[in-house]
Amino acid sequence: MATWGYGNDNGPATWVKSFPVAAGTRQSPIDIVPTAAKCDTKLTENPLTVNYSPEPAMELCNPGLSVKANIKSKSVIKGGPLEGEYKLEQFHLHWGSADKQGSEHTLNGKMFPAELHLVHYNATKYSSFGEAVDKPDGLAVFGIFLKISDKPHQGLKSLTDVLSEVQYKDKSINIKQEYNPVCLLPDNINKYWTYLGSLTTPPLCESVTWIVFEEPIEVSEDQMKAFRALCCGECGSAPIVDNYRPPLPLGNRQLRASFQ
Ligand SMILES: Cc1ccc(O)c(S)c1
Ligand SMILES: [Zn+2]
Repeated sequence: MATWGYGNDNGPATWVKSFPVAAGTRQSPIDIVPTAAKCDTKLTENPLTVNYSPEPAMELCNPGLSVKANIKSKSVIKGGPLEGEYKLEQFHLHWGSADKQGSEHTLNGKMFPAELHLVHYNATKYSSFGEAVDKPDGLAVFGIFLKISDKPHQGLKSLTDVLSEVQYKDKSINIKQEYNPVCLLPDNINKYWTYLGSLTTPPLCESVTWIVFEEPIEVSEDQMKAFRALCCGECGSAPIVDNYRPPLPLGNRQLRASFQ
């Protein structure tokens, strides 16, 4: 079976052939239209709570179509739209070949240069990510927009400074001691949109409660160049760029906002 990707003959428009759920009714990403969101006070009555811990030795790897950090420590979230406690499993990013594109969710049709995904699974109901990944209440993913500024993002710098060591597919390294993923979150995590969706890559399971923060994090152009220097395969292979799925229809879903 041809492997899925983001090229002309294996990109998002072709995924439905091997993954029919791509044509489902709770697919991600979506275009976020703030005026169409319903402010839901239930989201603030039980505020979203993040309890992340430092990673003694965080593994950073290049699986070929993104860059991913695997989490071992107990980092959990609860509250907001979530019932139960969700445990951080991994985080990764999607980015463009240029600053005008790269994010998966869009805001009033606008793309950001990149989007960071922190993937959590429902540890109250399921014993592993693998068990939770295809359940309707299995996953919760933080979507964080990246925007360009003249200063590098200090939290991401620990990663972007060593991306050259995972330039090629299947390379992995351990990041400095005690990396706490909380450094990746925007200052204000009380303003977000939430809706029921899916993974944005195959198998596209409709198992994700999305939490997309209104406040972007700021990264430098050099940090974006470091992501764009990652390769899909071995030395000489194409760069990993434009690894984003375009938005899908919201359909009958309700987009809720935690703020006015
Ligand atoms: C579990 C998972 C893997 C890859 C992804 O892009 C997302 S969004 C989620
Ligand atoms: Zn993702």
